[in-house]
Amino acid sequence: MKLLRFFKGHALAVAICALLLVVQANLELSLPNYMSNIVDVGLQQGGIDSPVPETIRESELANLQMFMTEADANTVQEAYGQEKDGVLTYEGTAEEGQASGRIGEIMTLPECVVLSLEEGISPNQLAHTDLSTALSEDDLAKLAATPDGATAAAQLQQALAAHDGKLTLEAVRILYDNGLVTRDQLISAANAMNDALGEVGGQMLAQRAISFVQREYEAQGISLTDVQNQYLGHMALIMFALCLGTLVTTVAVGFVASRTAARIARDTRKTLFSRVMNFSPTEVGRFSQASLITRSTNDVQQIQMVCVMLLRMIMLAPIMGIVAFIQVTATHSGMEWIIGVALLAIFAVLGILLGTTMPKFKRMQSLVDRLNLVSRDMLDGLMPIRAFGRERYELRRFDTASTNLMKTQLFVNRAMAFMMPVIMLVMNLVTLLIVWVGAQGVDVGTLQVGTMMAFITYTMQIVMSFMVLGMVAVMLPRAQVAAERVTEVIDCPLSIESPAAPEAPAAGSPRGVVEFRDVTFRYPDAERPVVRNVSFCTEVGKTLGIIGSTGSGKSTLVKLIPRLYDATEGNVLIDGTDVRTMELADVRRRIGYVPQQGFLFSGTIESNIKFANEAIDDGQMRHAAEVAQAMEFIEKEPDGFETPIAQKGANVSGGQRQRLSIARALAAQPEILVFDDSFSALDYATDARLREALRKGAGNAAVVIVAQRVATIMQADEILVLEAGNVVGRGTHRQLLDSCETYREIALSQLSAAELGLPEEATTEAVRAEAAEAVAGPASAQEGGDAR
Ligand SMILES: Nc1ncnc2c1ncn2[C@@H]1O[C@H](COP(=O)(O)OP(=O)(O)OP(=O)(O)O)[C@@H](O)[C@H]1O
Repeated sequence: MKLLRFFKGHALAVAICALLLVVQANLELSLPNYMSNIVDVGLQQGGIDSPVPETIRESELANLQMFMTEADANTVQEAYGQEKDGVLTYEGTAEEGQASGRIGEIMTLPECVVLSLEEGISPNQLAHTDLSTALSEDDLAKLAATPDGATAAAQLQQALAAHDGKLTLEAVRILYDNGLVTRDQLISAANAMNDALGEVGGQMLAQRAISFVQREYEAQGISLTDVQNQYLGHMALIMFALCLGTLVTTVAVGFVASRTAARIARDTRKTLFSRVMNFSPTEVGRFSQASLITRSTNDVQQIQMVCVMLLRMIMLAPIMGIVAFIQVTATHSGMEWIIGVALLAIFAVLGILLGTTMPKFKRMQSLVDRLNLVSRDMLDGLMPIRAFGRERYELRRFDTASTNLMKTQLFVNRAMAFMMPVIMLVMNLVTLLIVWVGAQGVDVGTLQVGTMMAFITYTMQIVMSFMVLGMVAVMLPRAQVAAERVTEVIDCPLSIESPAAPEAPAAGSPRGVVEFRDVTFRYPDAERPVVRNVSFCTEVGKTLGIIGSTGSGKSTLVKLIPRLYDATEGNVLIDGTDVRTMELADVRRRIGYVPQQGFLFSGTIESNIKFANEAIDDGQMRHAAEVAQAMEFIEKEPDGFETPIAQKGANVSGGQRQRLSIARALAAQPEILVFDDSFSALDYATDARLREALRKGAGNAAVVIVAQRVATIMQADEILVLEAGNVVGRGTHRQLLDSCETYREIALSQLSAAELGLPEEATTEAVRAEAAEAVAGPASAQEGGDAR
């Protein structure tokens, strides 16, 4: 799954979240147990949770011991330490003292028997036991006949008579003390009573033992209300602490999850951005600028959102489910099958809902993309839309995209709105089923009310966790698409990269030399090359002019110098070294490239000029601005170099933008200056002054000037004339006027024969018309430049 890849490097945070979630689930799921304790122990058992009383009268312990084996009696005796005022205090461990502990198990049955005897047992209940035999007429007669037995027999008869012939503890004591029953006989009688209780015996015994403890406390003068209040208070405290613990862990998980997700988003944006920074125009074109922006904002946000949900909810759901399942099976309620039924019902509901909504969710992503695309198209093209009166058409186009999205969102939201009530219905039906089945258990005494309540809570937890999982599953496909879109950019292979072992021009080689060796270039996916077999070599400190009609490949040619594209065939060399073998940064450091459309960054004039080289001092900055003929308008600004520049240089004119772009390139003090039609927005006088200043101020840098205007390049040391990607002329202005027909036509379409130093007859109307046709309006390009 593409999403998981984003967690790489965040394993520790994920582990911390998982750990915190386990703690949170355990704390949260302990609450129903305590609630069950409050009901079962606190309310129903008066706050007494164990058959082992904290304190017991010595005489009562002796009564209990009559029904224990000697070994058990000793064990209990040891657990009850020293006697004080006839009362013993329990000193055994808490574990042993529980109902299921060693002491608890020993004491339960004797306590029940003693309690029953204290209330009086009908001898019928003891039929066929050793105790009933001991009470037979014969035995009593035998007892009365012995010298010491007369008194005992009399006491026994009195005791029986006082309780309507029922057997009481007092009577059993007399029998036991006078040897009429042995300990073994009493134990077997007790076991017989236990067996008679049958299936519900366990629960009954436990409750009777608790009643015994209550009676014992009362006999000792301990207030039962105090015992109950103490227990309830204790439980309340524990529950409060658990709630607090849950709160703390929930906040901690939220904190770690949000932090991790935010970091993941930040790292992803960083990786994305640095990848895009290395993209050549080919890769940018492949994704489109709009899509790259959406991918690094919206898509990353989607990933961040799902990461938080993964760490908080999706991971919590199975943990909750498992812990609740363990807890629920520990209740031994016999209703575990209901959970299976509940889950089946939830799966059915989720299956139907997700089956219908999931495809729509996936479609939603592409509809959002479509809406973005249409909006961007409209906003970018606002001017032509107005100019051509296409507002209605564009509005319809937007409306269609927007309505499609709305319909899908409505469908999904309606389905989701339907989901909650259905799930609630399922949950209520499940609760009803638990109460129905549980009530029967409560009725026969196999289940306590509190346990049933806890079971309901656990079942709801399990169902809820699966439900949350289902609901979150709906969000995953969208995030998955976002993750794929982001990964696509990150994994996109770069068409232009630095070589593994870069070379640098030899130390003694001349600086500022650009050489093209039989270079051919074809745009990716294009059928034909736009530059064909171009060869030239500049000389140190000399100027190369490139001229040609619109679309002849001039800009493409100079883009090969700073490796914005790589030549399809042939080699581009700088200072004698192939640019493909050089470190990319090294190549670009040597070149000051001024693109066709001057681009400025938001900031100030100063920050823009110092963009390529922050180390230059103010004098050098001023010099660059002077050469670029930018000082005249900078000086007019009240803030001078501190004048703010808006995004994309929107607050300066096209010509000013070009001049600042030129100043930026000059400030970098490169070996090679490349001007891609960078003077087009300048008036003739400024153009001339700039070229003059350049000649003096560029030092030893090689200058490559692409131009549409002959005047811009006619002073160049060498001029290349391009036509449909081929070099059709090469030489100085003078040479080309004589030898290159294409150049001659371009020149004559722009300047008079006199300006060109040609005989007057050369400027015929026919030549002018022909030339104007060949060159698609350089004058209009100038206007366009101004408007930019
Ligand atoms: N990114 C691109 N992908 C495909 N083809 C392109 C791309 N950029 C330019 N072209 C094509 O390459 C050819 C040369 O374009 P280029 O921009 O180099 O011409 P140019 O001589 O600089 O024109 P202009 O003077 O109008 O700026 C044109 O036919 C153009 O359609």
